[in-house]
Amino acid sequence: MTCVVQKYGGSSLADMDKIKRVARIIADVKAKGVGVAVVVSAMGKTTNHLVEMAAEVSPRPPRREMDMLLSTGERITMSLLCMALSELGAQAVSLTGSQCGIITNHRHNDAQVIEVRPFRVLDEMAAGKIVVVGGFQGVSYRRDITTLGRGGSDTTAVALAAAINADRCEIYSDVDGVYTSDPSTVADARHLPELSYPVMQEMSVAGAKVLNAQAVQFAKEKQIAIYARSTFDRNRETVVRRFAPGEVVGVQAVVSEKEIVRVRIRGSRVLSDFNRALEILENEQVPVKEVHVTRTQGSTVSPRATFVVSSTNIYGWDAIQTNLARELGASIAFDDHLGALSLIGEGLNRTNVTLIEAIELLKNNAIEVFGISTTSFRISLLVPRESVAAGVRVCHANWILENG
Ligand SMILES: Nc1ncnc2c1ncn2[C@@H]1O[C@H](COP(=O)(O)OP(=O)(O)O)[C@@H](O)[C@H]1O
Ligand SMILES: N[C@@H](CC(=O)OP(=O)(O)O)C(=O)O
Repeated sequence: MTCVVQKYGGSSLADMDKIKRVARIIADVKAKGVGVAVVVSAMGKTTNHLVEMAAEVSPRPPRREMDMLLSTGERITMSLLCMALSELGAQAVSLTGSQCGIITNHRHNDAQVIEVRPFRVLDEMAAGKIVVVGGFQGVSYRRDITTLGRGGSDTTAVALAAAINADRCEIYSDVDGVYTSDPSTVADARHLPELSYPVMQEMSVAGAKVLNAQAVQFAKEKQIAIYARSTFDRNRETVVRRFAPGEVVGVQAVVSEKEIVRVRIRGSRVLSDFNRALEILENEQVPVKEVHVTRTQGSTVSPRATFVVSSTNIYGWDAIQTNLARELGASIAFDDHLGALSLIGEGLNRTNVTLIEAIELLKNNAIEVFGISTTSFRISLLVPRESVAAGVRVCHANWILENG
């Protein structure tokens, strides 16, 4: 029997009417004799509302309790969807992440899936039921409820598809696939029918929330093709899958992240201060990126360390920043007015041409650059937060629209 995992995001399940429409779609698939496991996210903006509720109670909520709170959003959707399926005469059962055997590490709010033990899911499917799984959540080996980071239901879907050996993993949202830039800010963004794992992964890491970065990483490891589609408009899709390493294709997408904080550490004790900052952040389970430590032999230039934090989804970030400032005193400084825009493409940095052009282009458009970092698939530029959207548009117009 063919078996699919379908994931429906919060935008597809935002109200009761949409839940009923999704139930009809799933029941039709099942009626064709296909085994279906469905992963759901919390309805609409529910997770955001839960985060706001927590912030009203505590500026620095305990991470374990955040997970307990946030995991409830998906429980609401999964039970309502099963009720709607049952109204249609379909047999369905809802299961939490822990009931599905989604085992994670103990990193609350940003847990990694370590293993999936899908026995219950397989039993229910073998009994002919549609299994509806609460996405974005698991259980740690210490038996605490964990969540997989914002957008983490995509990861649940891919991990489950691998564990039950599904024929397809389909991710449904309000867009009909992946575009060259976020279509909600770049009106003329172009649809991409297919993408390689590394390009998609760089896009997700750099802020394209249409697919979650951990989900793409998982899909790459397990060689699962992801079909990104729109729930209510089925004309197009994007397939993310393995491709033979290709030739240089230049800029394929322009993505952005609105809230970046750059942390700078200076002074004679730079390495120990840097270590101390990392310890504090690790204690709070805050990941850091783009680490640079510079010491020049025999020079009078003072050594420095810098790194960046994507602060958007770190609950209680302001309190953490205040604590860092208190612990490290004058040797630490924060640039907290920045965002990042990133050019993504295979072989992008095999020459320096794109980087040179990017610096020129932003300068000509009066957008100041405060930092640059590269990988073989990406050029990221730190720019003022208020210039991110304009920067994305000029880069998209220059590389994607001009080059056809
Ligand atoms: N490059 C991109 N291509 C398509 N969508 C993108 C891209 N970057 C960001 N997005 C945004 O991702 C959204 C879909 O993801 P998400 O909000 O997680 O949906 P859902 O809540 O349904 O899971 C789109 O509405 C779109 O604004
Ligand atoms: N509800 C969670 C998990 C998730 O995956 O959501 P969505 O699929 O709607 O992006 C979140 O808002 O982050």
